[in-house]
Amino acid sequence: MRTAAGRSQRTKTLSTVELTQVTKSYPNGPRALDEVSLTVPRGSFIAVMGPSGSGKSTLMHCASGLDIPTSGRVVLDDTVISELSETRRTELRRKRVGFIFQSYNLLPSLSIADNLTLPLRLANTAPDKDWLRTLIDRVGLADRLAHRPAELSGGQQQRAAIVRALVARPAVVFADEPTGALDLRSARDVLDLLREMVHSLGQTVVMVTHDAAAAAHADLALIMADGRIVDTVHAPTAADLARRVTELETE
Ligand SMILES: Nc1ncnc2c1ncn2[C@@H]1O[C@H](COP(=O)(O)OP(=O)(O)OP(=O)(O)O)[C@@H](O)[C@H]1O
Repeated sequence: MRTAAGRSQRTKTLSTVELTQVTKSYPNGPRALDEVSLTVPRGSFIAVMGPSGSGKSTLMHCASGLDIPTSGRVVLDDTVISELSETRRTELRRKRVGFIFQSYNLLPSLSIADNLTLPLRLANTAPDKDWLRTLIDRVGLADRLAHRPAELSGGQQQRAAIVRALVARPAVVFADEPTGALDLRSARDVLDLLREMVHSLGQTVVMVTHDAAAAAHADLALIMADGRIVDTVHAPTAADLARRVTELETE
C-alpha cells in the first residue's frame, strides 16, 4: 500500500523522501518494517505513532539514511540513498537531513552559537547568515548565543537543536520524541515552533512520538503496527490518535 501522505503531489520535485516497499529484517527477529511505501511531501509536518515495537524508529532510520533497508528503495530528493555506500550516505545525510532528539544532543563544551553551526562545519559548507539569523530570531535565542548548553533551560536547548537541525536548509528534518524531556508548556512551544518552521518557512518535518497531544500538532499522522502503516489520519486530534493507538496496543 502506498500511504496517502501527498498522494496528489507524488513527483520528484514535490516530495522530499519516498519509500517504496521498504522491508527491514533483523536476524532472528520479526520484520521491523514490512513493505512500507510512503511519500513525504515537501513542506509537510508528519507525525509517526504506534505501539512500542511497531517499527517507528526503524522507519526513521531507513528514511533518513541512518540505516539501509533489507529490500526496497529510499529516495531522498532525487538520490536513491538505499543504494549508496555508507560514506556517501553520511555525506548526503550531513547536507540534506536534520535531526532533533529527545535529549537535545548539544555539545556541552561548545557555545550555543558554535553548536548551531556545527552541521555546516561538518559538511564543509559556509553558513547562510540571513537564514541563520531568521532561525535564531524565530526561536528567540539571540541573547543566548554565547552561553553553554547547560546554562539554558530544556526548552531553550531544544529550540537551539531546532535551529541546528534547520541551519543547512535540509530536505527533511527527523524529530525523535522531541518533547519527551520537556514540561507541558515548553513542549507546546517546541511543537508550535516546528509547525511554524513548516508552515511559514516551508521546511519538512517527520516526527516520531508516543504522545498523541504532540502528534496532533502535525498535518498528518501515520499510525504503525507490526512494521506497517495501518492508518493515515489527516488533521489529527489527540483524542482520536490516543484511542487508535490504545486499540492497537490491546489487539
Ligand atoms: N537492532 C535490532 N536488532 C534486532 N531487532 C531489532 C533491532 N532494532 C529493532 N528491532 C526490532 O524491530 C521491531 C521494531 O522496532 P522499533 O525500534 O523500530 O520500534 P518502535 O516502534 O520504534 O518502538 P519503541 O516505541 O518502543 O521505540 C521490534 O520488534 C524490535 O525489537
